[in-house]
Amino acid sequence: MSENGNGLPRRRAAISDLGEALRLLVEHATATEAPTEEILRAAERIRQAAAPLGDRVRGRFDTASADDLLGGVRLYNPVTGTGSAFAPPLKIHREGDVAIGVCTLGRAFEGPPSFAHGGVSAMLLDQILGYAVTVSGHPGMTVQLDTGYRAPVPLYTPLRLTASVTAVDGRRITATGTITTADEPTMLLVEATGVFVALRAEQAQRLFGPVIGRSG
Ligand SMILES: CCCCCCCCCCCCCC(=O)SCCNC(=O)CCNC(=O)[C@H](O)C(C)(C)COP(=O)(O)OP(=O)(O)OC[C@H]1O[C@@H](n2cnc3c(N)ncnc32)[C@H](O)[C@@H]1OP(=O)(O)O
Repeated sequence: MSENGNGLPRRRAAISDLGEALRLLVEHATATEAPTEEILRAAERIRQAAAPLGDRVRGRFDTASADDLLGGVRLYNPVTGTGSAFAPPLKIHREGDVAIGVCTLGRAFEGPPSFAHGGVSAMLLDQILGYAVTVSGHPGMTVQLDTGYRAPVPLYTPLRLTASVTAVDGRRITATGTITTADEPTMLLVEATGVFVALRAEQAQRLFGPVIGRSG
């Protein structure tokens, strides 16, 4: 399915609207203490609502019609995608050479009680480090991600992430990043160093050939 002209902005807005509804559902479903009967009724209604969406789906190697891979539009990215049920979503922008990210994590991201799961922090950092290396002009895939957890990351608290490239060594790009709360940007909660590797043409073709061949 492809849409252009006025159809594409409308479709993207609709996907983001559905994503927002799904995130509300995930938050409520994770936090709920509703009666058991209400939970059973909700499960049935949700299955009914989901069914028509499954009538036409894309295959593994098909890009979403609303996405623009080369333009960086990925509505279902699990970290930044506004159409994703799982994404916080993290919003990233640039301030000079530094990537800045903001998000707030709800119950679904809980690890230790009332704090974020450590893997979620690593996921957020991988994404923003990847963004920093991409916009620096040296896109690559993560080959190593080292995370240091200095203090627990609180749920329901606006967070601030940073990332910047620190070294480019041939095909290897190193970037570092941090997570703090928005209110206390000097109090480090998590830090990470990521190593990214620019793909050789043969590697890009082997890994992404089926996707590139079908998109656009
Ligand atoms: C406006 C637009 C915005 C867009 C935003 C987009 C944001 C996107 C954000 C996305 C964010 C999410 C991102 C994700 O989630 S990416 C998903 C997670 N990552 C992966 O799945 C990658 C899996 N790895 C591989 O497939 C291979 O390792 C690849 C193909 C990458 C390299 O193949 P290979 O392994 O055969 O290597 P090579 O022979 O080519 O050599 C490569 C060079 O690298 C060195 N090396 C290798 N491993 C390591 C290591 N661990 N530490 C240090 N160095 C390492 C190696 O020694 C060599 O160096 P040198 O000997 O040449 O000096």
